[in-house]
Amino acid sequence: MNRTIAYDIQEHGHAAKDSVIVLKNVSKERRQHTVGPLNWSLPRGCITALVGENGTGKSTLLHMLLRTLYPDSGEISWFGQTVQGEMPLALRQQIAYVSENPSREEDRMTARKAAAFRSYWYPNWDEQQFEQLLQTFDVPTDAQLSKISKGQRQKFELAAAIAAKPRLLLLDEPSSGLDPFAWKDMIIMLNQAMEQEELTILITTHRMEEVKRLADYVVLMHQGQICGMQEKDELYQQWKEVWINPVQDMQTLSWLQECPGIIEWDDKPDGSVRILTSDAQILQQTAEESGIVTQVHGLEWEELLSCWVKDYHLKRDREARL
Ligand SMILES: Nc1ncnc2c1ncn2[C@@H]1O[C@H](COP(=O)(O)OP(=O)(O)OP(=O)(O)O)[C@@H](O)[C@H]1O
Repeated sequence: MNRTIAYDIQEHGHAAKDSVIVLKNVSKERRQHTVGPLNWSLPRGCITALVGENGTGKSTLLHMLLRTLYPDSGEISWFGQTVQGEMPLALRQQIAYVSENPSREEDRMTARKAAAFRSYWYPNWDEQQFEQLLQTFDVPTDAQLSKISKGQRQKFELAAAIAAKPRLLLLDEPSSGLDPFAWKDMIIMLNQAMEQEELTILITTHRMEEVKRLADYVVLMHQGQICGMQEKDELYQQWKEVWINPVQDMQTLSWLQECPGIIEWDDKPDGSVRILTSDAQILQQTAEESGIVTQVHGLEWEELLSCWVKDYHLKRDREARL
């Protein structure tokens, strides 16, 4: 299944067509640092994974999108509509949210009672789908929500969010603490939801497997900034590790060092070099033209993210020098 739609990220990564949400220079002062300025657009009809280290501002961003937190400056638009003050009900009804820790307000309700309560808020509530999801994913319907397991509770939260028929579903680390079976159910539930209707999902996660199984796009946040957005499959090909055998000739060495795309150059004691680059092909070609043996490897998820951060900083430094 390929949900990826044509998505036009403009020069500054915002104001793209087919966007559900557009952020322009959005900033929020937090305890330790500022989140933003953020310029970014969320593609419609896809699952986008928002990743990044702890405390970088992912939840802050989600809360600004829910309007439970107001930015200090900048502008956010939802489905082409900007909002002053509180979010209008008609707009809020198009957005559903599931967090890592469910709200305690519904603890004493059963799944059915809580669903009845939510259906008042969401005019397109689909009772049949809700019941079906509870049944398929084995969620007890008549026990108090505080008395079902964490996995069952999270599946209830997801089922209720999907049955609300939102256009935008915001998920803040929904799989945190789930066992592998509940996690797999979550993945199936979300992929099924994407098949049925036009839905856009933004999910924050620290789990690589989740990104792999769900995401069409990946957005990386680092120290309160958005480093960029990449199509997931392209991300896996974006940076490579290239090993080259010892180079004796200084001219060849300088040609290699000047190859575009290099973000890390690490000389090893035996004379070989480990290079991280976004253009392995040109490096390999340059080396092999001089008779130097190379080896190219793909990178693990964590390494890819750290290359992304490095690349982002290098680009920013270059821009600052211009
Ligand atoms: N209620 C709050 N009031 C003030 N600052 C906060 C509040 N909650 C979080 N922060 C700060 O805002 C910054 C971003 O936090 P946020 O929770 O958005 O990060 P995150 O990327 O979601 O982290 P994690 O991956 O750990 O969930 C951090 O410096 C954090 O200390």
